[in-house]
Amino acid sequence: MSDNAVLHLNNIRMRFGNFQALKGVSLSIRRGEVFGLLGQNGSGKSTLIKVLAGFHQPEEGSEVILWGQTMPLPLNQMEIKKRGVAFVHQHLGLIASLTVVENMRVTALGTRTPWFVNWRREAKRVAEQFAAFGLSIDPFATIAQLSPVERAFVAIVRAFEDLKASDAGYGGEGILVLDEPTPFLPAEDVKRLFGLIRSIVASGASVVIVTHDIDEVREITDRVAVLRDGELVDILETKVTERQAILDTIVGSRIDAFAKARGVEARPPAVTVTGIAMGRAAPFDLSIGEGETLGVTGLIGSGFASLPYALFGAVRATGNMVLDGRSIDLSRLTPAAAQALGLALLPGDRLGAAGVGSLSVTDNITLPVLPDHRGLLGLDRPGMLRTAGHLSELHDVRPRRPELPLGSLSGGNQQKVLLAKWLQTKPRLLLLDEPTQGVDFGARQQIFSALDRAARDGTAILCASTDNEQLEQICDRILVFARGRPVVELRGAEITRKAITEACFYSESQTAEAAE
Ligand SMILES: Nc1ncnc2c1ncn2[C@@H]1O[C@H](COP(=O)(O)OP(=O)(O)OP(=O)(O)O)[C@@H](O)[C@H]1O
Repeated sequence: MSDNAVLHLNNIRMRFGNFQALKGVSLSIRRGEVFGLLGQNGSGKSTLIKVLAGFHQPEEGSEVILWGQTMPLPLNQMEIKKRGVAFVHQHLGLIASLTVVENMRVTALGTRTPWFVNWRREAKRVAEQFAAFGLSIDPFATIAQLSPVERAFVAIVRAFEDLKASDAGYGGEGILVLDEPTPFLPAEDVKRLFGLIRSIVASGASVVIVTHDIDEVREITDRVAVLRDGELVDILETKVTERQAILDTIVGSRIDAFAKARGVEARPPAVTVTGIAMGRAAPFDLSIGEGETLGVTGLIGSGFASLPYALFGAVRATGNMVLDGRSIDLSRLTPAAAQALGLALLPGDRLGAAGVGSLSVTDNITLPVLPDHRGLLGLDRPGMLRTAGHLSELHDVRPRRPELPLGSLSGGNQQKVLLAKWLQTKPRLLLLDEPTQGVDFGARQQIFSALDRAARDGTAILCASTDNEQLEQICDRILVFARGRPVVELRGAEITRKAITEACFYSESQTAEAAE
C-alpha cells in the first residue's frame, strides 16, 4: 500500500447469479494521479465502478477504505458523494430539455429546496465555474443545444463541483470517476477534455478513467490497472510501458491490428446517389462500389453523421438513389422499404435505436431473419437459439449465453450482438454509424475482419465515424465533409490517421473562407 493512497479497494468480489464478475480485485488510487481502468469488454470495469458508486452490493470479504476509513458495504450513494467521490457515467446523466444552469444545480436543489432560486445569480456562478477551466458555455442554453464535447464538459465540471462541495473538497481533493467519457468525441475534443482533466488533478484531486483507446490512455494516465475476466492482471506505469505491451496485457496474448488489403481496381458501383440534400446544404452526388468500404467523416456538425440515416429513409433528405438498377426517391424512402431493398442500418444509439435491452440476445440477433425461423408450429425457438449461439461464437460475444437480456451485457458486447444481427443478412448496402464505439481492441479487430469478409462477398459499406484509427483500418475511400457536403476525398495509400485529421480541419477552414 502506498502512503499517499486516497482509496483502497481490497479483494472486491461481485457475483450476478452464478456468474462471478469480480474475483477479488485489489487496487489503490493515489492523490493527484490519473488512473486508467482497462480491460476487454465484459472484464468487469463498469462493475467495479458500480460497486464504488454504491449501485452493486459486493460479496462478504470485500473492503473499501476511503481516506483511511473502512466504509460499511454496500456503499451508500449519498455518503460516498459527501465523502468526495463523484462519477460521470457513460451517458453523462444530464437532462437534455433543461438548461445548463438547471443541470448544474439539480443535485444541490435536490437535497435542499429553497423558496426562491435567483437563476441569474446561479447562471453567473456557473459561467465563472466554466471560466475557471477556460470554458465558455452559455448557462441558459439547453443541454440539447450543446455539442457532445460541451455536454461532457458540463457533466465533468458538475461532478468536480460536487467534489469541491464534499468533505474531501475542503482539502482541495476528491476522486472523480469517468466511465468512458470519450467514445462520442473526435480527436480535437478529446484534447480539450484532457486539458480539463489535467486542471482537475492539478488541484489535488485524483481521476479514475475507463477507456478503450490506448493512445488516450498513454496520453492522460499515470498508471493503469488491467482487468481480465474479473481479475486484476497487472498495474502498469504508463510512461514506461510500450503501447503494444499494454495491449498484450489487456488481451492476454498477442493480437495484431487488422490491416486491410486495399485493391486499386475500379469497382462497378453498387449504389449511386445523385442530388442528395440534407438540411440546407447544397446537393451532392456519391457512389459506392461493390464490396467497397466508404468512410464519411468531418468535424462535428459537418453533416456526415446524417448520411447513413438519410440513405435508410430514417431522416429527411431529397435526391435519388439507384440500387441494383432500381431508382429510389429518397424523400419517399421509409426504413421498412430500405430494409426490403437490401439495406441495413446500425445506428450509433445502442439501446435507444439499435436494440432492445429487455429482450434476450437471441431475440435481438434473430429479429431480421425471423421469417427463416417460422415453422408450421410457430417460431422454432431451438433453431433461433442455435443461430444466436453460432453468431455469438463467430463474433466472440461474452458471455456466450444468448438467453440473457441484451441490456445485461457489457456495452462492447451489446455492440457485437447488434453488428452480428445485420451482418448475417448479407445486405447490399450496410450503413454504419460509429460501429465499434466502446468495443475493445481485440473485438474491434474481429469486427473489422467480419466487415472485410462481408465486403469481399460484395456488400457495399458506408461507415460514418470520427474514429480515425477505425477509418484508416477499414476504408477503401474516405469523404471528408464540411458544411453539409463532401469536400475532400482520400483513397488507398492516402488514407492515414494524420491525413484524415488534417483534411477535417483544412476542409472546414476552406469552406468557411469560401462562404465569407
Ligand atoms: N446486472 C447484471 N446482471 C448480470 N450480469 C451482469 C450485470 N452487470 C454486468 N454483468 C456481467 O458482468 C460482466 C462484466 O461486465 P462489465 O459491464 O463490468 O464489463 P466492462 O469491463 O465494463 O465491459 P465494457 O468494456 O464492454 O463496458 C459481463 O459479463 C456482464 O455481462
